[in-house]
Amino acid sequence: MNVIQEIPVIDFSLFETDPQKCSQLVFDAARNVGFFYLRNFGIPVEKVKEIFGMSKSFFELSKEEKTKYAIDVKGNLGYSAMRQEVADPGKHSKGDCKESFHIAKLNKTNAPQPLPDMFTSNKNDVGQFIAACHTLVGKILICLGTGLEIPESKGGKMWFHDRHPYEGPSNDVLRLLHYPALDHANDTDDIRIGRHSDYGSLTLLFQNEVGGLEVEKGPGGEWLSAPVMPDCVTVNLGDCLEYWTKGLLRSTKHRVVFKPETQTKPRYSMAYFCQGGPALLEPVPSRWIPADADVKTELPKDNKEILTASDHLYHKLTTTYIY
Ligand SMILES: O=C(O)CCC(=O)C(=O)O
Ligand SMILES: [Fe+2]
Repeated sequence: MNVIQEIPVIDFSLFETDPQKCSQLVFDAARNVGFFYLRNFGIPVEKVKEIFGMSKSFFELSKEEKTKYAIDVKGNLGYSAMRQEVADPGKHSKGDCKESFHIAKLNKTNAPQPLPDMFTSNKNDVGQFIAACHTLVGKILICLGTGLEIPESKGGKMWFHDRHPYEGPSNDVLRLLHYPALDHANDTDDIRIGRHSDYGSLTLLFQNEVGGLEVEKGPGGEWLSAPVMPDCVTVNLGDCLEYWTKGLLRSTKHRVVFKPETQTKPRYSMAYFCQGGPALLEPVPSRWIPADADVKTELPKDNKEILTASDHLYHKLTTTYIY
């Protein structure tokens, strides 16, 4: 596994103008880094700002009010309080210095969870934003299917895309994140979110002004900063893509740390998690992945209970949340 030196920036307007080149760039980034930035990704910046505005109003509510929407493990929807999630239990057992709110896809007439005012009065905008995130993720999945040269008879470039239908039991969530300021962060105990890989297929991460995200460079455990890039969305691969490709594509570990220049500022970010739901975690039919490849992942290979993307998600959720 090569050591990561930099996070590529890809102009995603190439998806329309030169899809082959676009797929090559996305595929290379997915194999070599597991993280990349996209420019011109098709979601207007004002739309992203609007959702950040709603997020800020939600986190300004009293703790009591927010707790009315408390997350439950089965649904993976709702509010999770400061230190309730422990992304890296081995190193930061006190939990992450963050709070979050998970929203499932919704539309004008239907929301599958109780939601406070700032979201119900803007159902259309939130629903459209989630749908736009899903469309973008679908295009990235087509790039990966193209890069892997999956035979047409086995599903071709649509192999991943078709395992992530928008309509259907996907477990996708939009996660709003708030990392409050902390005046005296202690390096060893306090972390905004501990070292982890994401559990699903792809994550779109919208970062807003305050940085701190870091990406693990390789087995040596060194960290590379993934700064806020204006007008870009950060994309990273989750465990399921690593599993489907027997470790060819990277589900890179990352974390968000306190830095002297950012710890006194609150950080807001949003992650759209695209998850495979009932899709089986079987190897993808591609000449890039030899049948006898070693599975270089931390997924429990011998755990016969983890057969689908959704099984893996719930296994991780039950080990990283305090309910
Ligand atoms: O806030 C961030 O930049 C990272 C969030 C993250 O890694 C996650 O929610 O899985
Ligand atoms: Fe993450």
